[in-house]
Amino acid sequence: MPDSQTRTHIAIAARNVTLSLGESGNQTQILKGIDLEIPLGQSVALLGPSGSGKSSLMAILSGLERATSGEVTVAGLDFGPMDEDGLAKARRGRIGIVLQAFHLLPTMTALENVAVPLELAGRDDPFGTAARELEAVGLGHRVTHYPSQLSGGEQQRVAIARAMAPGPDIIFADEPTGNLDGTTGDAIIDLLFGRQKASGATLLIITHDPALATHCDRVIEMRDGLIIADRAGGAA
Ligand SMILES: Nc1ncnc2c1ncn2[C@@H]1O[C@H](COP(=O)(O)OP(=O)(O)OP(=O)(O)O)[C@@H](O)[C@H]1O
Repeated sequence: MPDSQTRTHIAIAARNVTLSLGESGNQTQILKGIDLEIPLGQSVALLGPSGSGKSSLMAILSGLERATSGEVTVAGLDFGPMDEDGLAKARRGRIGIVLQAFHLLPTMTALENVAVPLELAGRDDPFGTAARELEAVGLGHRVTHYPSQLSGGEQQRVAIARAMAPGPDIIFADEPTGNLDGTTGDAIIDLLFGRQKASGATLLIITHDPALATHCDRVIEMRDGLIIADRAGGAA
């Protein structure tokens, strides 16, 4: 396949990405040269011990943090020349993020938590879209509830609905079941993969759970700021 054609099939590309943090003279190199290509629609589990750099890499690939050096292209956009505003605009609608702590706004109902970002992005019918997304995650009967009135699993369903509602090309999930019990966590994983398959989005999911690899097309393992293994997962 010609290079230009191949490239259109790549959702995430990182070339020799490094990240150093701390004061100058006392810097820690967190990422030591990451090379990675993830095709559109692929589901990838990112494994590795605590402190190996998983969250830092995800922060860079999702445009929340800038790399110290290297090239990052996500959803066809070169993050290199972008400032923070540019990155925020690049994320909008293209990238969905689901974190361990659900980060719902406590003063807004489930419906508003999903609809308001759509409204701010100027989407048509934000409340109708939000209602359909909440229905899709099994929360059609909880739309007027506030986060404090929802269980942890329900809050994470709202967070998934919020991430999916704009129809993102890429979903990043950082230990999305970390705060949930096993059964609830399994249901959330099934839901996340179900929504990902239905939308055809690319999914990068950080986990400590090797069993999750059975759901993924690909498993990438990090250690000490580097990728040390890259293999097919159970769903490949
Ligand atoms: N602002 C910072 N300044 C200096 N070091 C930092 C900073 N943020 C993170 N680190 C260090 O970077 C390393 C990688 O952290 P990161 O959170 O990416 O790892 P992780 O693999 O996601 O870990 P965990 O599984 O525990 O979440 C850790 O050693 C951490 O202490």
